[in-house]
Amino acid sequence: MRFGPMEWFAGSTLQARLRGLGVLAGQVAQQARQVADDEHRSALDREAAARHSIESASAGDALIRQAMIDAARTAAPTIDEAVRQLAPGLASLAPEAPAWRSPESVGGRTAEWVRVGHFALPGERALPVIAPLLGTSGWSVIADQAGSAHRLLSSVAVRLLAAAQPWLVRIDTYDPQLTGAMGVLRSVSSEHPDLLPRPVRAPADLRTAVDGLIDVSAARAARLAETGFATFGAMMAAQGWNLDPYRVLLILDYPAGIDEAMQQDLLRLARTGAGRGITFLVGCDTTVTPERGVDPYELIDLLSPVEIRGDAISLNWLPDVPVRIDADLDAATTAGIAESIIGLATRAELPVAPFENTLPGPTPWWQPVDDELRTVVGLDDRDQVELRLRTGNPALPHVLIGGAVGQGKSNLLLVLIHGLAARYAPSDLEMQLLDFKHGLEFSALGPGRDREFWLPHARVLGVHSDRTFGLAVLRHVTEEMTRRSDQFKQRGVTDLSDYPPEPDRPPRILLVLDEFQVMLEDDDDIAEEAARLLERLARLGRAYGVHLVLATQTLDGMSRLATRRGSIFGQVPIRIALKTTSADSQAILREGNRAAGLLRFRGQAVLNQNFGDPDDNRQILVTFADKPKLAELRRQLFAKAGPAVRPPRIFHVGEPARLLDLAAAPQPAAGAGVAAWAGMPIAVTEQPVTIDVRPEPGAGVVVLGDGPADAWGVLSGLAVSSALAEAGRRPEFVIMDAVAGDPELDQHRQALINVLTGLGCGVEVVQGPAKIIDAIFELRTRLREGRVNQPSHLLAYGLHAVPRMAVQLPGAFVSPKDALQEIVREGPASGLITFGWWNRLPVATSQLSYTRADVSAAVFLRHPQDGVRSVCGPRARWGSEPYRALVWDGINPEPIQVVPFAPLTSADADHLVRRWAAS
Ligand SMILES: Nc1ncnc2c1ncn2[C@@H]1O[C@H](COP(=O)(O)OP(=O)(O)OP(=O)(O)O)[C@@H](O)[C@H]1O
Repeated sequence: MRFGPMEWFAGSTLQARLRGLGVLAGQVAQQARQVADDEHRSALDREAAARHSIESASAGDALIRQAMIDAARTAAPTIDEAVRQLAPGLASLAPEAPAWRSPESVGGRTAEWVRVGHFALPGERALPVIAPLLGTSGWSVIADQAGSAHRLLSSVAVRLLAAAQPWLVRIDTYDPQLTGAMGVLRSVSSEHPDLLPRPVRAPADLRTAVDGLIDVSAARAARLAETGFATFGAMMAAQGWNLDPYRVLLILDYPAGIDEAMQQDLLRLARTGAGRGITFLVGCDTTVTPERGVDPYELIDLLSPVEIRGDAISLNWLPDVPVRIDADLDAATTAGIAESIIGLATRAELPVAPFENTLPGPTPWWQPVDDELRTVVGLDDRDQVELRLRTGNPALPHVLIGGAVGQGKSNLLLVLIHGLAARYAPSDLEMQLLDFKHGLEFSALGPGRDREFWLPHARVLGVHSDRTFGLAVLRHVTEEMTRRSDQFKQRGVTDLSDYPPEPDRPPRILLVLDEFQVMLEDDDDIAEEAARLLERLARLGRAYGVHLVLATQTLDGMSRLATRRGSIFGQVPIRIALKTTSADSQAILREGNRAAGLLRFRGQAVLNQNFGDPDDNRQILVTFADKPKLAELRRQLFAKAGPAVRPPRIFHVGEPARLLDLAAAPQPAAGAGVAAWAGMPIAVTEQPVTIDVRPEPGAGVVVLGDGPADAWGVLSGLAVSSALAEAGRRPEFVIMDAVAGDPELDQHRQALINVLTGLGCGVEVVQGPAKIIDAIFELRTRLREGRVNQPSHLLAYGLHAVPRMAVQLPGAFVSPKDALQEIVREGPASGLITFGWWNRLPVATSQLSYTRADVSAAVFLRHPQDGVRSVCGPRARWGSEPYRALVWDGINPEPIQVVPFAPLTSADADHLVRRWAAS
């Protein structure tokens, strides 16, 4: 045992002090030289002056004292400068300095050197004494009074945290004797336990902390070997941004509570800590009897000794310099500093790594695809990090991305999508992009009102998709896989990467499902089929060039997924986890891999390309994609793709379909008749759902349910498609509008009239109940007399608003509804087809005596389910969602859900007429 009297305190002579001052100036200047080369020369000059003063002093105390004062004065600027370089700001300022009360002083720069105390001669300004700490194995502090070591250690901890940029120093404390020495920073521990964990008291808790540090040490050793940096500090300095803090282990009252096994681990850490950014601060208690097998000096000898006696401190790197202990920081000041540390840590963000800096220049855009798709997604501590989507050897086909709300998932998806789009041509890579929750991010990728360009690779854009559409996309891609399987057989290849780069080689498909778990959430048929298809795509997609990107905010508590985890995620080797909970870190990476739970910043991620094996974790900073710059990139890619590039099929759960988006002309039905557009299917196709309208009994369509504007939308689809299909025969339309007078609805009607007349149709408009009744009789007369044009259409809008439809005319045994029924029933044989809207089935039934023989097709808007069932059958389900309609044509066994067309506006009408008149 070497604890005992500290003989090196036995009084210093003035000469020794003078010598020490020279050493101090020399050593500090030496360190400063490494930091600031331009200070080198002047530091040397001042040092030489100091030495000269010392050497020229002749014997005699007074002279020596004077020499020493001169030396201190001369050396002071050197020391000040060196201190500014090595331990700037709060790392070295005296406790009385006003900067301690200014929040701006906190977080200036992470300092490897820290103030230990000060040095002063009588009547002279005190000089700070600093010593290297971070980047060394650390200090052992031995004091003659119990409290001194604690006070010094706690002030060093405050200085470290206060000077450091947020999150770049973390201090773990072991306080086995419950001294509460770190109590001054308790509020920091409460708010940010990852920055300053609460001091632990039990050996088991120290064990957890030490195990964590051993992992950190091993990971850093591997990283240093990989990057070639000599030390953690050099690596930090070179990378310009940082994800990993210096780690400090503060042990109070050592060796209390340290057993032999712990001691061995501490020794291992201390031996290697200096280069790996792991530092010890050990306060020794010489009254503690070490446990068996523990020799405290084994650890102490690995650290720099700091000895305190009374108010004097001695450091063995500054022998003979009489360092004095500083006054304590007052409690109010420390509390203010703690608040500032908390505020800074809470607001901390990483620097931004711009996405555009990782793009290839435009010349090599669209490289040929060989056996993989590659793009940069971020930076690690040294390099750009590429994501590689490979079909084989090693197979890295699919990606799972997770991260809590607001941690940068959408940004990462945009980086991935645009990075690939800049590198591969649309003929080699097409994208199907679905977002089940937010929508907005992907909507920018399609064409817009003021945006005549889109991402040329996007074939499908599910903007705020719903589960039914998601399922349709999964089916579509699965069918494409089957088609490719036949094609591959004919070509004698088994894998897309073996397919020769010829024009018939199919493109790779990137299928991005953001918030994919939404599809699997409910316990219903959609979830069941979606899970089955996802499993199949994950398993077989690779060979056919299908790459799944599954993104999610949380998988926690997804019971359906629990049973499918292995079969889906077992095929997804690439995992990227942004900051999230420990539970989700494990759900995304792998059971036991909590690394993403320890991430601190938005944009920071764990990239793992080996099914989440913790040994393959790689911390990255995801590049940040600025939205306007992405739009500009899309504009350029669109221009490069040329005029042939088709717009993507866009699906939006919160929007109706638009007649404007329909590029395709209607296909005439087999034989005579028209395939009238009833709405857009919830499927990956640009062809609308049609109702076969032939000039025979039962032709005609009733639109039923609430929504006067929606009704104009559906009637417009039916009318416009009929007009287009019959354009050569100049069809005529009679529009009876019983609810005219609402400006908005009138605008929709007028827009429809504009389109119909623009297409060369005759249009007659009747408004108001009284005129409508007259017009009904008039039309019946024309029908009976064979005077209706062939083809003709009655658009009956809102006849539920016409009173007295059942009242017989005076002197005649006929009511308006009888006449209407005759038109609807007998009209088709003479080429007069009725498309009409009633707000409820019972009114329509009472006016039309609606039977299947009279009108075979119905389109339901918002309508009670019992009415729907009475038409479509008892098993029909109808939830009356916005922007959904249910089409029943009596031919398909099941009614079909569609997205109805929006009613027309005058701007739409001009566009449509221009487009169709030209074709
Ligand atoms: N890699 C990054 N670098 C810098 N800032 C980023 C990065 N990623 C995201 N951000 C910032 O974080 C904010 C949230 O990002 P983003 O919208 O991508 O998160 P998210 O996880 O998709 O959020 P949520 O899904 O909850 O809407 C963005 O406004 C962006 O400014």
